[in-house]
Amino acid sequence: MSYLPLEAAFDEPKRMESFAKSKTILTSNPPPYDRKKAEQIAKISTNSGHDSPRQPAYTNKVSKISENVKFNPQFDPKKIDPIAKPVTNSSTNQRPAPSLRTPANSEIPVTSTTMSTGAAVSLLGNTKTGDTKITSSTTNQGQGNGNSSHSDSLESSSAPLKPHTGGDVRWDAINLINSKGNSIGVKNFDLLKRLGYGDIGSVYLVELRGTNTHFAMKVMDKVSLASRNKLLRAQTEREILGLLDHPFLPTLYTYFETEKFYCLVMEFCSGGNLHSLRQKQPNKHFTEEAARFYASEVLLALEYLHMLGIVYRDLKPENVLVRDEGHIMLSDFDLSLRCSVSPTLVKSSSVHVGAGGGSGNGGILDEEYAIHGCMQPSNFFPRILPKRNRKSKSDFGLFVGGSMPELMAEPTNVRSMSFVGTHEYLAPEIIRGEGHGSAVDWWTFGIFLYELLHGTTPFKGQGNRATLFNVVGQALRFPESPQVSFVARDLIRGLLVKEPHKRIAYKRGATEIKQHPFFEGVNWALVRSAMPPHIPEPVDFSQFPRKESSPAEKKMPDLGGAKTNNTPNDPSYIDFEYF
Ligand SMILES: Nc1ncnc2c1ncn2[C@@H]1O[C@H](COP(=O)(O)OP(=O)(O)OP(=O)(O)O)[C@@H](O)[C@H]1O
Repeated sequence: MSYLPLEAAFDEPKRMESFAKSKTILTSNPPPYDRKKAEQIAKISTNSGHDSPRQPAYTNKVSKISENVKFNPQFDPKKIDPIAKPVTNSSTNQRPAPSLRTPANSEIPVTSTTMSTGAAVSLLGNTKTGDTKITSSTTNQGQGNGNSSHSDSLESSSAPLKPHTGGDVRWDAINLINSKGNSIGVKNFDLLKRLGYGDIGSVYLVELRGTNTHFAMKVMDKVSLASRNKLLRAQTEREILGLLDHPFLPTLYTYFETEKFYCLVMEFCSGGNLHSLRQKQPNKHFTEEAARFYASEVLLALEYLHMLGIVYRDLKPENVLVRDEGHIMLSDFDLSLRCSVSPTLVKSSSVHVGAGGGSGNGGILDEEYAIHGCMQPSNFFPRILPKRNRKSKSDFGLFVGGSMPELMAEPTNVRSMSFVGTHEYLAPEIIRGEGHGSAVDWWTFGIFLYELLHGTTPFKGQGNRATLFNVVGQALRFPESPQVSFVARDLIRGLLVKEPHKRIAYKRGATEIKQHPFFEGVNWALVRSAMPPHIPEPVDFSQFPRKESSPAEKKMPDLGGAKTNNTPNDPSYIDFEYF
C-alpha cells in the first residue's frame, strides 16, 4: 500500500484565494453597468494596474511533459489522416458497463442552474443508460449559499457509459476494480506529479496502481471549498463532467471522496494547453491553418455543450488542453452554467452566413420545429413534433434539397446575472450586467480565435479595469501584422459584435459559424480524424518515481483519514511541485 502527500500539497487556501481574485471573476448579480460601478468591479477583481488575469503564473508550471510539443509545418486540416483510426464501438471492443452503486434504471437527480425566469432545471441522469432527461425544478443557483441546496458529497461511482471511448484501456482498468466489488478510492492511485492548480483544486498526474494507465485527478479540499463558498462550483463541475461524452471534452472515469478531499478522475492530456503552445510558435501566434483546426474542434465542443444546455463561459487558450494525439480537450467546467434548452430542428437548405455584423441575423430560417424528447448525450434521437402546421413525415426527410437538417439548441434566452469569466474574455453583456446566455460563448470564441491568430486579445488594456472599459466601448481593430485573411477577420467581426442578439450564432448556434467561409472545406464529421498541427512527444511515465519505495507511505494508512506529516524532507514530498 502506498500513501500520498495530498494534505501538504493542497493546504494553501489563502494563496489560492488571492490567485482566484486575479484570475477569474465570479460574483452574483452585479449592478447594471455604469462607469462608477465598472471601476468598482475592476478594483475588486484585480490588483489594479497589474496585468494579472492572463498571466500564466501556473500554466508555465503545468508540466515539463507539455514542453515537448512538435510543430508540424505540413499540417493541412483539409487533408484527412488515413492512419488515424476513428474510435469504434464494435461489440468486441465496447467496454463493459461499469458497476454502479445505483440500481439499474434508477434516476439520480443532479441539480442546479440559474435562469432569468428563476426557474431552474434538474437533469435526471439515468446512470445505466447514460440517458439524460430534462425536467424542471425550482432550484435557483443564485439563492444558494453554495452548499445548502446541494449535496456536499461527490459520491463514489463510475461515470455512465461513454460510447466514444469504446476500447479505451483506462475503462478496462477502472472496470476491473469495480468488477471485483471494490470501490475505487485514493488508495488505488499513485500520484506521479502535480500538473497545476486552479481556483477550486489541484490537478495531479496519477497512475491507477498496477495497471500502467494514467489519469488526471482533480483534488479539491472540502474545508477550503466550504469556507470560500465554492462547493457549488465543485458540484457543478462534477455534474457536468458526468454528462459529457464527446471526443473534445473530458471523460470522467470515476470520482470519490476521502475525509478531506473530493477527487475527480479524468483523462490526462500530455500536450499542455493552447496558451503555452501558442507562446512556442514563431512570433507567438498560430498559422491560420492551425488556428482553424483548433477553432473547429472547440466549436464542435461548444456546440455539444449548448445542445446539453451548458453555457461554458470560460473559453480561453489556457482551458484548451492538447491530448496525446494532438486533438483538443476543453477543460474546466466549474464556471459553467446549466440551463434548459429548447432543441429546434432548423430545416435549412442553403443558409450561408454572410460576413461581419450582418451575419448576426443568422440568415433566414426556412422553418422551425420544436423537438420534444430526451437529450441523450450518447444517442440523440429526438422525436420531432412540428410546432406550427403539422406536416407529413416526408416533410422531415433527412435530406432536404440536398442539405442536411440542422439541430439547434442554443440556450440563448437564459439570463444569468453572474459576473463570471476572465477579464480579456468577458463579453460586454456580462460587464454591463445585463444578464447573459449562450451568446457569451460565441463572444469568447471570437476573442479566442483572435488571440490564436494575433498572439494577443483585442481589448486588452493597461490593467483589468481598462480592459473592461475597452470591451464595452472600444471598436474592434486588427493590427497590420500579422497578416490575417479577410475571411478570418470577417468571422471575428461577426463574433465580436457587442450586442449579443446581433452576434453571429445568436439565432442558429454553431451551425452559423460552421457555414462561415473561414471554415470552408472543413469536413465537420471527420474533424476528429484530421491530422493535428502539433503532436506532443510521448510521455515516458517511468521517469516518475513511484511511491512504493517511500517510507512515508507506511506512516499513512489512508489519505482521507490520515494525519500526514509530509515535509520537504519527506521522500514522498519531492514528487510534487509546490508553487
Ligand atoms: N486533464 C488534464 N490533463 C492535463 N493537465 C490538466 C488536466 N486538467 C487540468 N490540468 C492542468 O491543471 C491545471 C489546473 O486545472 P484546473 O481545471 O483545476 O484549473 P483552472 O483551469 O485554473 O480552473 P479553475 O481555476 O476555474 O478551477 C490547468 O491549468 C491544467 O494545466
